[in-house]
This record gives sequence, C-alpha cells and structure tokens, in this order.
Amino acid sequence: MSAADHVIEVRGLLNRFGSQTVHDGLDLDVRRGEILGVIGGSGTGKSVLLRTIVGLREPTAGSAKVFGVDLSRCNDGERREVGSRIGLLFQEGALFSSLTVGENVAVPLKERHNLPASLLDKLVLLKIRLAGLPDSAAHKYPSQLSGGMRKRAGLARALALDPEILFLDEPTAGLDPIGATRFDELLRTLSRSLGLTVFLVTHDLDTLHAVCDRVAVLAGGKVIVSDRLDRVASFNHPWVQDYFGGPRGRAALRATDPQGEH
Ligand SMILES: Nc1ncnc2c1ncn2[C@@H]1O[C@H](COP(=O)(O)OP(=O)(O)OP(=O)(O)O)[C@@H](O)[C@H]1O
Repeated sequence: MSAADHVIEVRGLLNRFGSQTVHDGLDLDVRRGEILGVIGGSGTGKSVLLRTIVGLREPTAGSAKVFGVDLSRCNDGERREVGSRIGLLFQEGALFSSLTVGENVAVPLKERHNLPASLLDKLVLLKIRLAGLPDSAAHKYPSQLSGGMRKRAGLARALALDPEILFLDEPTAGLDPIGATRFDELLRTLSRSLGLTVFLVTHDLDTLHAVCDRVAVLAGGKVIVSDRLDRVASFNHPWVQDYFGGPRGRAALRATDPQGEH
C-alpha cells in the first residue's frame, strides 16, 4: 500500500496540556476505504487525537494531515475544501437543539451550496433515510428523539456533504445493545456502499468485532499497534491483554467466533 492511499497521516504528534503529555511522538496512517477503530484506556488521548486530526486543536508539535493538509495550520480555503470532504459525529450528536432534525441536516448544505428550497428538502430527506430514520424525524426536535435516533440524526448531518471520511467519537456510547448493534450494521453498510473511510473512537468491543478492518491502540502517548483485530488481540501488552482477555473481551470474541477458531 503506497502513501497515496493514506487519507490521514499523523507524524511525531505531541500534545501537552500544561505539564501533562498526552501524545508523545504518535504516528498513525489511515487507509482509504477502511474502518479504523481507535481504542485505549480512559484518558489516553483518543478524543484529543480526533480533535487534532480534524483541526479543532493545534498540536504542541508534529503534524496530522488529512488529504495531505494540516487542518490546524492551513489557510481558510484549504480548511473549507478539506472540511467539506469530512463528516464529524461526536458523542451526543452535537445537534442544534433549537432546530428540527431536518434543519440541522440542512445547515452544512446551506453553508456550502446555494440550493433551491425544494432541492434542499429532497437532499435532507435523502440523508435522513440514509441514516436509517423515518421521514417523520425531519420535523422533530432533538429533544423529541430517543438517544439512538439522535445519533442517527447526527449521522445524517455528518453525511450531508457526502464526505469521504467520517470521524466518529464513541457513536454507540449510551445505546442499548440492540440499538448499538443496529448502529454498527448501519455503519458497515454505509461504509461499504459509499466507500467511506471511517475513523472510529470506541470502547465498544462488539463494535470492534462487527465493523473494524483495523484497530489502533493508544498507550503511553503513542499508537503501540495498528493491525487486524485478531493480531491486535494477541499483541503482548498488559492493557491489550486485559482488554481483550477480560470477561467482556472474551464474550465479544465468542459472539463473532462461536467455534473458537479465532
Ligand atoms: N482542553 C483540555 N485541557 C486540558 N486537558 C485536556 C483537554 N482536553 C483533554 N485533556 C486531557 O487530555 C487527556 C486525554 O483526553 P481524551 O479526552 O482525549 O481521552 P480519551 O482517551 O478520549 O478518554 P475517554 O476514553 O475517557 O473518553 C485527559 O487527561 C484529559 O483530561
């Protein structure tokens, strides 16, 4: 695989908050079309990594590039151009509470394009359906939706501009197991049918098994391993062994590999 197939490249990333060093020479590549799961103990800097890559935070040193552009240091034109090629979904969906779901999904479309109202409405409905919501959700406010529907509404908005990369921060957190499984299935279908690259921060072992092509583990300020899940699960590191070898890890493995052939 050549460097040209890497849509995200992080090199020598350093992130410090006062005396706390969160990232200490972190390197990571994300390949076009893959679903990369990013895991690590609480506070290891998964969210800070995501925020740095999408340009919401300028790193202390090192670089994080998306399509070859460092979003925390580029000019406004580059930010707009690359910004329209990525979609973001944060934990709570980050919807505007005073707007309906339809209006929320329309926000990025209006910012980017000057569309007649009828076309805008059609596009909004398309995105809402793509995220697995009924048409009726378009006229509801976020507070009138269940947690799972809010996530889908956030996803619909993240998909508004037909992004090439989707960044998701713990999308199944707070969902019941059935809702989480459905969300995983939706993610897998969307990624395959739209050719999306997905950068997925998660604690959810079932999600890792169900949707990720590769998994990157953060520990000690670095990515200590990024590989296929089966190889990562046997990686010799205390946190990795605790994570995959604990009761939840074993249960998730059994659910995907009931014959124990893994
Ligand atoms: N704006 C900030 N100011 C100061 N410290 C911060 C800031 N943002 C993050 N941190 C610190 O950086 C560390 C990493 O935070 P981050 O949210 O990335 O962890 P995480 O791996 O996503 O954790 P979790 O799995 O619990 O969500 C934490 O110790 C956090 O307190």
